[in-house]
Amino acid sequence: MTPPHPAPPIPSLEELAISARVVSIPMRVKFRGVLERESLLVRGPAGWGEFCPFLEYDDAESAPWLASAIEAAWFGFPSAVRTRVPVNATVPAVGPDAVEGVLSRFGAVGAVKVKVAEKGQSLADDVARIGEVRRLLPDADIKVDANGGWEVGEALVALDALSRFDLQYVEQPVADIPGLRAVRLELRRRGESVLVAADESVRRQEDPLLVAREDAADLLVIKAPPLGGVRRALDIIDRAGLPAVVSSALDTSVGIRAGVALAAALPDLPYACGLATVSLMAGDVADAPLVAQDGHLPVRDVAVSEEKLQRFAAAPARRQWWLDRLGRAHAVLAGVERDSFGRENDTGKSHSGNTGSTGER
Ligand SMILES: O=C(O)CCC(=O)C1=CC=C[C@@H](O)[C@@H]1C(=O)O
Ligand SMILES: [Mg+2]
Repeated sequence: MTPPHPAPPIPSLEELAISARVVSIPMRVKFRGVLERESLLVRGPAGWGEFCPFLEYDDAESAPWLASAIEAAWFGFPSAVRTRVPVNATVPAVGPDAVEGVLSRFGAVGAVKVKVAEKGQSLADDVARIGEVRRLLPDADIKVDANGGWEVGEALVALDALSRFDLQYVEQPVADIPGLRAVRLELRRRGESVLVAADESVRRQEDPLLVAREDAADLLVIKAPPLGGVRRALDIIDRAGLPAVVSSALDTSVGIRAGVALAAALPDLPYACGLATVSLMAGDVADAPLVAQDGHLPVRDVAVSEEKLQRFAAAPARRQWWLDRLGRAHAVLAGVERDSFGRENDTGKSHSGNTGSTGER
């Protein structure tokens, strides 16, 4: 196990705000209730970074997303050990008749992640959706993501019904860590091969390592932004000692670049990553978006297009909302700096803080 990376300094709010661009990009299909994805992009000496916590997240939970954007734009990424990253297609909770259209956006892929347990839908809806994926892609690895939508008993019933589709893993079948552990142990007892992955139990948890310590998951789904960036995510994966699947935060190609950097830096990458989600969006900020080619994303930088930034520019009121949020998240990061190191709050001074220890999210 390696020690945590030293926390780099953070730029001042003025340095961040001067380059800030806010975009609003329509989704091709509703995903996690989102129809328009809003995001704030900043430009620093190392390139662009993306700050896009979901709208309902509070300032404490948003702060690591800013640390991640600062890492990308001011410090860049660790070295890559591979030149491309295998990715899955992602199928939202659509009806079976819409599955083929969604899959066609991703090109040829060897793995598919399917959303299940959507509010207002039934297990029969999940069976129909996954059945259609299996019919179209008989040899693909299929994984499902319940976003904590089941109780333990419901998860076991559902996974029994879905076992005919030979699932690779189930992501966050239930909401809490004791529940994850219970589902995992019962699946093992039954001799089921489907693995249990933790997502929200890592990224929305005070202690992202608790799920691993509790033996509650076989693998971790890791998103760089909520964990404070690529370096901090690498530390968490290292300390957890579990295989990791890197997944998107439904970001533009700028944020996806950070996910690709994380996946590219991992010594082991046994599963396809959930990083192909730009294909779920009806636009992007890059002329050459990071979308799947033959089931992979290339490990490369992203050139942001001024024309696209203008085309997808958010309305003035939304831009102001994001700038206000940027200021509040920056204040949280500066506060973390003071708490961790006992120094003065340096908010507003240049390159004076750090982006570490954002565990409260
Ligand atoms: O993992 C994937 O295939 C795509 C990314 C994805 O599913 C998600 C991105 C952002 C927010 C989440 O609701 C969702 C997830 O739960 O993993
Ligand atoms: Mg998930």
